[in-house]
Amino acid sequence: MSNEAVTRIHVAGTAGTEPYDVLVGRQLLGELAGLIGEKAQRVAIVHPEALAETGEALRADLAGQGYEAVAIQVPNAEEAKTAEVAAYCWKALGQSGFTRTDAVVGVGGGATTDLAGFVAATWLRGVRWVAVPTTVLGMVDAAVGGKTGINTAEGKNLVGAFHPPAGVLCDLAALDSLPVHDYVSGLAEVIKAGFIADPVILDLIESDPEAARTPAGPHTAELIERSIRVKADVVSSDLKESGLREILNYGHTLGHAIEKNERYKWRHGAAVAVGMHFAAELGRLAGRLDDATADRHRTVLESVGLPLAYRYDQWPKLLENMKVDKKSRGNLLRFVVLDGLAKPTVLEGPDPAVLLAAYGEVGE
Ligand SMILES: NC(=O)c1ccc[n+]([C@@H]2O[C@H](COP(=O)([O-])OP(=O)(O)OC[C@H]3O[C@@H](n4cnc5c(N)ncnc54)[C@H](O)[C@@H]3O)[C@@H](O)[C@H]2O)c1
Ligand SMILES: O=C(O)C(=O)C[C@@H](O)[C@H](O)[C@H](O)COP(=O)(O)O
Ligand SMILES: [Zn+2]
Repeated sequence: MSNEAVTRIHVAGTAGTEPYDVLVGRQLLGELAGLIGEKAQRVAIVHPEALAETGEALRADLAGQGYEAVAIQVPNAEEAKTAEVAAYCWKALGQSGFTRTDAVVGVGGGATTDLAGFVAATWLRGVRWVAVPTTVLGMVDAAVGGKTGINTAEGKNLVGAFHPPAGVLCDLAALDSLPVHDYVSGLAEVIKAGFIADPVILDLIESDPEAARTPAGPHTAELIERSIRVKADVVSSDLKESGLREILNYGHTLGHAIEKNERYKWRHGAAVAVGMHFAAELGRLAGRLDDATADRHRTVLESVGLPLAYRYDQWPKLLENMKVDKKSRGNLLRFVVLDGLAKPTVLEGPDPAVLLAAYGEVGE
C-alpha cells in the first residue's frame, strides 16, 4: 500500500441507511463537492480552533464553487462536545437558512466530527454530512460508522444519534501538523483494531514502535487502512450496535469512566489504552485470556508511549461511572474481553472481587 495511492473502503448501508466510502490518500478535497451533493445550496464547515486556516480555506473554496458556505469554529477537543456548542451550531445553521437539502462538513479530530455529525443528525431531524477527519483517531474510528454525539456531566457520549456520513475523506497530509501526543493517542484505537480483529496491525507496530509514532513511518497508510477496514466490516453488518458492534468498545468501559473522572481533559485514546490494559487483565483473571496475549497489551501500548495505569484510589468512582456505560443492562455491568487474540466476546456481570483484582494490576 503506497501513501500516494487513493484507497476506497466501502461501508455497506444497513438499517435503512445509504452506503458510503471512506477514501484514504492525499489531495482528496476535490471529492468534497460530489459528496455534498447536487441539491445542497448551503454548506456549513464545522472546524476546531486549531484548524481555523483549513476551515476558512475550505469555506472559500466551496464559496468559489457557488455554495453559500459558512465556517463554524468550535473549541478544540472535548470542549466542543457539549450541548452549548451544539446549540451554537444550530443557531448558525438557523441564521444561514439551512434547509433539508443543505449539508454539514465536519473537519477535525473525533471530537469535531462527533459534534458535526450530531448537529447534522439533529438539524431538521437529519441533514446530509461529510466527515473530513484530520487525526489518526478520527480517520480509523470516529469518522466511520455513524456514531455521533456529545458528552454530558453524567458521562461520555450519553447523548447522540446513529447518523452515517455521505462519505469520509482521510487526507494523510493532515497528520503532518498533528502534535505527537494526539498522534499517539490515535494509536490506541489502531491497537484496539489489532487485538479485536487484525493482529497484523500489532506485528507492524511491534516491528518498529518508534516509527509507528509518526506519520512518516513506513506503515502509516497500511495501519490506517487496516484499522478502517476492521471498523467498516463491523458497522456494515451492525450499525446500531445490536450485537457485533460492541466489540469496537474494547477498553472503553473503563476508558470512558476515566475520561469522565478527568472531566474530559484526558485524550480519549489515552483513557482507552488504560481501559484495554484493564480489559486484558480482566480477561486473564476471568480465565478467558492466555498470559501471552494479556502481556502483549502492556508491551505494545507501552512501546508507543500510551499509558497503562490510573489512580488506584479512584476505583469506587470509576465503578460508579461505569454503571452508565451504554453496554450496561439494568444493574448488569458488561465488558468486552478477549477469549484469545482477535476473539472478542462479552463478559457479563463479573464478580466484583475479580473486577477489583483486575484494577489492582492497573491502579498506581
Ligand atoms: N464516533 C465514534 O465512533 C468515535 C470513535 C472513536 C472516538 N470517538 C471520539 O473521538 C474523540 C477523540 O478524537 P481525537 O483523538 O481525534 O481528538 P480531538 O478531536 O479532541 O483532537 C485532538 C486535538 O487535535 C486538534 N487537531 C485535530 N486535527 C489536527 C491537525 N491535523 N493538526 C493539528 N491539530 C489538530 C484538535 O483541535 C484537538 O485540539 C473523542 O471524543 C471520542 O469519544 C468517536
Ligand atoms: O464505533 C463504535 O461502536 C465504538 O465503540 C468505537 C469507539 O472507539 C468510540 O469511542 C465510540 O464513540 C464509543 O461509543 P459509545 O457508544 O461507547 O459512546
Ligand atoms: Zn473510542
